[in-house]
Amino acid sequence: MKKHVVVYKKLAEPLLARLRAECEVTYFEAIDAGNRAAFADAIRGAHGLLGASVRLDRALLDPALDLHIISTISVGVDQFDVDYLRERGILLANTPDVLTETTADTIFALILASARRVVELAEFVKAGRWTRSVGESQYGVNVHGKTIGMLGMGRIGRAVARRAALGFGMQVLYVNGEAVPEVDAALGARQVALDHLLAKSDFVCVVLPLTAQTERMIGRREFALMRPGAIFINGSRGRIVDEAALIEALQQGTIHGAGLDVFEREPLAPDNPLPGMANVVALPHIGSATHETRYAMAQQAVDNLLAGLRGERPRHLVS
Ligand SMILES: NC(=O)C1=CN([C@@H]2O[C@H](COP(=O)(O)OP(=O)(O)OC[C@H]3O[C@@H](n4cnc5c(N)ncnc54)[C@H](O)[C@@H]3O)[C@@H](O)[C@H]2O)C=CC1
Ligand SMILES: O=C(O)C(=O)CO
Repeated sequence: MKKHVVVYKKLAEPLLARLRAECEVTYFEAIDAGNRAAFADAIRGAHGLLGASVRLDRALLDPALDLHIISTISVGVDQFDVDYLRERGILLANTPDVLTETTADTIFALILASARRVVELAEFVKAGRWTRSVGESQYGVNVHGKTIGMLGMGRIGRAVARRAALGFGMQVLYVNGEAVPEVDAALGARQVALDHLLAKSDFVCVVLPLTAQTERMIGRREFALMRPGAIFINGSRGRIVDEAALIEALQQGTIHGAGLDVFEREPLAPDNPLPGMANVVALPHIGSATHETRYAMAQQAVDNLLAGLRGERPRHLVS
């Protein structure tokens, strides 16, 4: 008998066809208030789940007695209670590596756009306001030759650090679970204490996973330790930062600016002041969002799911 799979994200036709060849598929392109009850109902009879961005809590998963594997189309797994899945014997697979370089590109775009005011000045030109040479009030700050402090020196952290050191001649400091000697040797990077990194960096860049340890790791105290000229970049998860403290630091000039791909609440609450601030470049969580990379992630997630359902070990197993 074919295994039952629930897909809860829009999937390219060839990938859906691969799933349908081996499984009975219930397909939701996205989950919203209108289909949430049908989604919950489908999960009850599922052997496998495949999708992204939806928090799958106990209330949804408790009734899924036959569930064997969840394959998320993301590297981040903070939307899952990993201990609960482990207790239940439900496998969790993710999509590392394939999105690393694309996400590092996005983070570097935020670094350059924030420092050189690319979005603000492009809007200025589009609005037809470029009527004479720009003045000092429109100057940016250099990126090349500056110091970047990486919070997280994992896959994406290393890809950002490589761009910074080799492409832009930047000095790299980092805080990580452990020192990474090969990065130190290749890029002249140094692991330092958090407070030292905050005090010495021109760019502070977050690429940590969201965990109980990293949640709200950057708050008022940490912003106060940063340089007044510092630019804060967040490319991983909004909840690693106390967003109210970030807003305050930007409004009071404690730091110079911010480039943000992620927020405490996504999509943004309409009254969130961050996107409207002149010293903020805000993106709608597009770190990995290129055609090539999103397809590769979905393909990897399908591979993981089918391996798990066949009784094999998925290549990218979280737990
Ligand atoms: N904006 C976006 O669209 C994307 C965001 N992400 C986010 O980026 C995160 C990182 O991804 P990868 O680099 O692939 O993960 P990774 O697991 O390779 O790297 C994470 C690094 O953080 C370090 N770390 C973990 N907890 C720490 C702590 N408490 N203190 C210091 N260091 C700590 C680990 O030692 C590790 O080196 C993902 O978990 C995800 O949340 C990932 C892809 C796209
Ligand atoms: O993979 C992730 O964790 C993302 O945030 C989106 O690619």
